[in-house]
Amino acid sequence: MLISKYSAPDFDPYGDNRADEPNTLWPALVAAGPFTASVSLPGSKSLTARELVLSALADGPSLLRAPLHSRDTTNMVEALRALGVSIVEKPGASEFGADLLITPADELLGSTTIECGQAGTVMRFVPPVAGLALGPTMFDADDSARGRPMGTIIAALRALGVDVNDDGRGALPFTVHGTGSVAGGAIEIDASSSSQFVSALLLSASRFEEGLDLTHSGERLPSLPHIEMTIAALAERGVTVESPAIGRWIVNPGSIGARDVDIEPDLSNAAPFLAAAVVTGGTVTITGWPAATTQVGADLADLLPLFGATVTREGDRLTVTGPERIQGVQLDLTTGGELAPAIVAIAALADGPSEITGIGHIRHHETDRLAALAAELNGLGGSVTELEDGLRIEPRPLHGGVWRSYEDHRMATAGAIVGLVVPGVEIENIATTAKTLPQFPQLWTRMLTEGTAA
Ligand SMILES: O=C(O)C1=C[C@@H](OP(=O)(O)O)[C@@H](O)[C@H](O)C1
Ligand SMILES: C=C(OP(=O)(O)O)C(=O)O
Repeated sequence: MLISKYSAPDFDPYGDNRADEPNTLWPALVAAGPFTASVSLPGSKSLTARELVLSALADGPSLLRAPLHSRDTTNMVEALRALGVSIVEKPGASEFGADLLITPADELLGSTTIECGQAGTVMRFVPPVAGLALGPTMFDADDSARGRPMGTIIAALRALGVDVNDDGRGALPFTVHGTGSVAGGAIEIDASSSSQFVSALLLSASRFEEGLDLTHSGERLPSLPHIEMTIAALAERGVTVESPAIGRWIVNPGSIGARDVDIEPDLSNAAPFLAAAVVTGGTVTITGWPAATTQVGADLADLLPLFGATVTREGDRLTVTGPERIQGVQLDLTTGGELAPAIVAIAALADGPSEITGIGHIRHHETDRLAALAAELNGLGGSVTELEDGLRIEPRPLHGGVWRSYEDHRMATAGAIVGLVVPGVEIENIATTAKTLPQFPQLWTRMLTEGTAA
């Protein structure tokens, strides 16, 4: 497969993507030794984003129970409200915030601006919705997110009959000129830089006049479980996605059912907490682990044993106990690129070398994560080499120092994992974890301070 398009650009890790407050340093907590802790996490970012969009396009009101409340989901809520959707907080049972009652608009209205912040889900999922709205909708994002690939969704909307104004860079900002309806039909896209392009089009597809016959023509397709999550969420609302061939999806025109949904805890955000058990030899339990799920974070139960960890399940509690010595791994993470920062942090603390491949596309996440992980680990004395589509990690004794987070929540949490066993790590801008887990510093501190010594 051709992956040369992912070859490393000249990357200045401290350049454009610098945090707003680069001098705000959070001393990473060091584990005194193995510990035992139990952690409850807020709702899934990916499930909350999909259910918000589907509820906004549905044929009646929907209630989301225990949704995620974070910067990404706030951007999504505000985006949909800007198009005329009513989203009201209702008291619920979650310790992490209110439930959300979503009532679709009689008619979606544009003539507005949508701030995507850093959220890939907002910048990719909402433009097709704006195509269904009457009036222009301008999309913009944080400076650090303005370089994320958007050309595929812009071209797709045009092919579906929607007028989009951009400056030709295939990036934000741009304006979608909605006319109140989208023709739809058969189109071809290249989703090799993000699965979110496929999910975005599928989510709105049944509301297009002719539905959608979508073919992915690129040579690779990352994060397939996220596309399967989209298809499953649609199925729960009565929308069938047929897939007559790999890389082709067909959705007939029709309505999207209203539905009350329980949002599962975010299993990708479980990664740093479970990694804490792996690197300290301790034991961490995540509560509320679903029996069946479409979240790729569930793969942690298969991935962490590769490092030598033990994983057990009792009811809805998943428990990981770290090994005495961490083994290196050879891993293709194409399907779970979102988990890479935590996996790489563990690999840097292993006894032997690791190679993690299939993740060229994570150069287009919140930052170029391959370059950023290599730069930060090497800055602490590590030996990490960038490959075209991954990283080679030769474990070395690491020392303390500043860990830059590049306004990337998962870079910040990767630094926290390393800091558990490397004294003197200081993490820049820990507040960037608010993108998907605003409670990260508190939950991390509680895990370490309330965890009983094992
Ligand atoms: O659809 C989604 O909710 C997501 C899809 C994936 O995107 P990519 O395919 O760009 O990796 C994932 O990494 C991201 O965190 C969330
Ligand atoms: C890649 C990620 O986010 P986004 O949804 O903004 O693409 C992520 O959360 O790791």
